[in-house]
Amino acid sequence: MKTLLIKDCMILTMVEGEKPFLGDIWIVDGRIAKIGPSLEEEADRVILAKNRVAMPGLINTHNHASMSLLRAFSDDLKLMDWLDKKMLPAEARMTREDVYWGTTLGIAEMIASGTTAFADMYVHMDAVAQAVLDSGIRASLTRGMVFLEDDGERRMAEALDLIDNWTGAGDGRITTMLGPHAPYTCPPKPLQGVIELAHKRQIPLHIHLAETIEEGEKIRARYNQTPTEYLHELGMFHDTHVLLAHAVHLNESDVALLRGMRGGVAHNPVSNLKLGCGIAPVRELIEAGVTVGMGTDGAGSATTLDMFAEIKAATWMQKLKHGDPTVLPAESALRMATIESAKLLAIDHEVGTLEVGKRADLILIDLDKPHLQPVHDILALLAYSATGADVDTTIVNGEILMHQRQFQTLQWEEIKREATTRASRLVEGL
Ligand SMILES: N[C@@H](CCSC[C@H]1O[C@@H](n2cnc3c(=O)[nH]cnc32)[C@H](O)[C@@H]1O)C(=O)O
Ligand SMILES: [Zn+2]
Repeated sequence: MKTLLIKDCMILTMVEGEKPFLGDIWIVDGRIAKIGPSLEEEADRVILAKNRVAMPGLINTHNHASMSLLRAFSDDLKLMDWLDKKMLPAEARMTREDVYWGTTLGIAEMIASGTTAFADMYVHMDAVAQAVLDSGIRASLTRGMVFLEDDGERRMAEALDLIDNWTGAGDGRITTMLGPHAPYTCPPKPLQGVIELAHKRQIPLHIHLAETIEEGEKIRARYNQTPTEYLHELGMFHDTHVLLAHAVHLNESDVALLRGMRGGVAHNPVSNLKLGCGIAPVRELIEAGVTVGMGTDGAGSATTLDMFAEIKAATWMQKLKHGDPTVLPAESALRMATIESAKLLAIDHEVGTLEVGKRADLILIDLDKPHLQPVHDILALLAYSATGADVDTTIVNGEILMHQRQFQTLQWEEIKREATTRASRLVEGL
């Protein structure tokens, strides 16, 4: 039996209706065994957490972690130019080892900013899975599939290899999805094949949707439909859990088509702002009963994987869009980044709130800082003032991945060295 006791922290469980309270958390074999005031249980290790808030780890529902190697290499471009002229040529040079180190760099940033689980869509996914395994973080992994050339079968085979070989690995830390990349890169025939397979084997789907106006125009010209109608007509929303990344350009009837869907939308506000994409109809989606979680997208576009930046951007954008500061209050934004995101990854029975029986995926945030005092309202402080740099400790499955801002499972100097040399090779001459 392995035990960990966290003492004297302000606990924010994110369970609906529960207020923050002072107390302790006892973790046994990776799960929360007790939460409450003055616990006296024996433990192999005790963390004294005075002036710290304990909350569920943040869950990043849309990422391409390996693209951290391409951070700040190409910015201030339109999405399609950025993708076609910069990212795809650099990605064409990426080896399996590059993906391992790029993902590890991304994971290091996530652990350091309080993210305990992420969804990733990329290539060389066995290298991504290995990086997840080695670092101790939790992830939902997807082999992104573009079906514009005639080697779709190889892509499908790789996607299924990932699912067959890695689902459940790392004591259940790794889950998997099928990932057709986007409506504009997946024609009807192969996309329908993926959807049918997902139905048959009950595998969740992860896809980009309606990120830009240009995407809408392309799909209109090809199929005389909106991107959402295109997916809907192919049967994507019938009975499969679907993770939709972005969903910025949805009209009223698109939102209605998503009503009752399984899964939901990964909102990526910083990426959407930076690429000038637009403001997703978050309020309308939530009103239609669609689950909305949060993600960053890859650091190649977003530049940062700090989920606290997403929390702020999400609430600011909705307030601005509706001209109403009461829209998406602090607590709702924090829920989107925790339990709602857990629902999108279909892991909400295990993580997303601090509750007895759940896996111990949690973070400690240091409040002993000028920008986090005085403590009138912890939810408002966390949503509107905290940043990833305020995270002191990150725990996944009961294992400490960062403590007092020191990595416990990762070797930072090695990551930095590998990332720097590999990144400069990838972009040379581009
Ligand atoms: N190129 C792969 C598909 C990889 S999936 C992940 C892809 O998503 C791309 N990507 C990253 N961010 C975005 C975004 O915001 N919108 C659309 N695609 C993106 C990324 O560059 C990467 O190529 C194939 O041959 O099948
Ligand atoms: Zn993306």
